[in-house]
Amino acid sequence: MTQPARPFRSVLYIPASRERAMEKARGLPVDAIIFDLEDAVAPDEKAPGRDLLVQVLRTADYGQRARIVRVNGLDTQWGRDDLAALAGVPLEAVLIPKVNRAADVEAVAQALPGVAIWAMMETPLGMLNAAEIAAHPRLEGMVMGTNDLAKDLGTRFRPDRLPLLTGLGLSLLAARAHGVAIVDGVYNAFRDAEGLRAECEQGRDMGFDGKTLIHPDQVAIANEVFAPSEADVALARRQIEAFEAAAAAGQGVAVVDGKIVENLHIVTAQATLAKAAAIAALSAG
Ligand SMILES: CC(C)(COP(=O)(O)OP(=O)(O)OC[C@H]1O[C@@H](n2cnc3c(N)ncnc32)[C@H](O)[C@@H]1OP(=O)(O)O)[C@@H](O)C(=O)NCCC(=O)NCCSC(=O)C[C@H](O)C(=O)O
Ligand SMILES: [Mg+2]
Repeated sequence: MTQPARPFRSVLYIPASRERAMEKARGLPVDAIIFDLEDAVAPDEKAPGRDLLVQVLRTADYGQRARIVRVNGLDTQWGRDDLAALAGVPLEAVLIPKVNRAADVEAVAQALPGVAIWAMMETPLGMLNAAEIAAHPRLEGMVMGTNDLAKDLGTRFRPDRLPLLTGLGLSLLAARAHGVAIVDGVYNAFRDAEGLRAECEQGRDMGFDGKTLIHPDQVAIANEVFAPSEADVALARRQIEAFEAAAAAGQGVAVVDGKIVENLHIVTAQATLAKAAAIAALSAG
């Protein structure tokens, strides 16, 4: 299992047309921001929103928060202008909506050289082609678009997300197989903290790195659920200590809390400590 070096527990969408929200995000404890030029921006606001975003990215300090820009698709009237406007602008990645196949990633890679690419995973074809999308050499992250996926599949909302689990799982498998980050979809009922927490727990259990969010009130829950808990960190340390002691005694297996610990568990334990350290460094910075 390869996991990204930097945390992506909380990834907040902000419509690029909302200047106040972009300003507010500079003080929010989010790991990453998706500045949206796509679905959250009305057609009449696309061009002014793009101009505003470029100015904001050139001048505003977002600290250690990763800056990701979701552009319009190249099959729309705005996509090429979005990419042209972003050339040379400080950002960590460009996010392509509705990616169906690796060729969609390649088209953006050619239009915007030298910038990391993330893919929205939100179409049935994208689910079926998740592995080839994740394998593209410029791809560094995937974002689940569960609203679009639900629309295309004709599913009804269920708290357990049963109809979406195949797509979530396929995308997760692809991301892990190719060592790219993957972030879960949004929880639309942004005043429902209990429902958000349950969906974050489900995403964390599945293996997602974090959750995409639409409102500042959702940030604290995602940060908590997708961070290793104190108990996780303590267990990881005890596993490493026990395994090192077993190895020194010439044994390949240790026992902690009545469960075996082998070298593969040590990989997970080390990843837990590395993630906790990366989060601590982010908080300190
Ligand atoms: C959902 C909202 C429209 C609600 O906005 P609003 O009514 O202004 O909320 P509040 O009054 O509670 O706001 C309180 C303060 O928080 C700031 N704020 C609000 N939202 C954000 C945000 N996203 N980032 C930063 N700051 C935010 C307000 O400015 C207020 O600040 P202050 O003035 O200091 O009091 C709104 O939250 C919103 O627009 N959210 C983002 C929606 C969005 O981006 N949607 C697109 C992404 S989802 C998607 O497309 C998923 C995918 O593609 C799929 O298919 O699933
Ligand atoms: Mg979408």
